[in-house]
Amino acid sequence: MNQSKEQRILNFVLQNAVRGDPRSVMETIDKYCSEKEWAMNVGDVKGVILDKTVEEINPSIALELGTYCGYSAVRIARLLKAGACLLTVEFNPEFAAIAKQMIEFAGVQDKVKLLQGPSEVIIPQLKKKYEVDTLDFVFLDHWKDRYAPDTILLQECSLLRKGSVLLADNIIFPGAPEFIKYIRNNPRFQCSTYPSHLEYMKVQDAMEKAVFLG
Ligand SMILES: Oc1cc(-c2ccc(F)cc2)cc2cncnc12
Ligand SMILES: [Mg+2]
Repeated sequence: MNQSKEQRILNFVLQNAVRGDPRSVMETIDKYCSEKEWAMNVGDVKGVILDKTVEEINPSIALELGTYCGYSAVRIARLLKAGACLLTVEFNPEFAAIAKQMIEFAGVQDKVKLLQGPSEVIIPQLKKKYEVDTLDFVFLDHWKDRYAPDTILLQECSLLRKGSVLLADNIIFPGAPEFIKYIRNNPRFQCSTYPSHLEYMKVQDAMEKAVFLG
């Protein structure tokens, strides 16, 4: 049975990156995906916007929707302070298995909790099953048609507090029109847009930051 692209990305990291070094893992994934096979990691250009947002918030508890191979989980976790935690949700079991190995190789496993399942099932479990009070930061990078419903679900589950920050990838390409319509017209969110480029491509993309006002 021939390997998946995600397995090839992981193998390239295992063979070329430095174990326990998150930056080395990120750079190795970016090298593979820009030179050999494109893949939907947030990447090194939009990754800087993600870094700056995480550093500004310095979250104690962060949620990522859409783990994929674990690139952004490693990227976020490397910036977390002692005792802080990233919960990352992945629907696809094959991707989750790759991401688990990627996170462990990078040495950030103590800061990351990988939850495999649909976001609409996991989000309502966060309070009771995963002992979450409220979330300081949420990175939306999963199916674009889930951005709006999951943002509504986070509010229904009282997981956002005054000042919680959402950051959404791909609002230009592939695009998340329903989410943009919802969030920019919602008085409970203060929105700002960060124009950028699609990972590894000269294609326009952007990230949307939305601060919950309570
Ligand atoms: O960053 C992303 C990019 C793309 C994507 C797909 C096809 C294409 F042609 C261009 C871009 C899809 C994504 C799905 N989930 C999360 N992030 C994604
Ligand atoms: Mg994305």
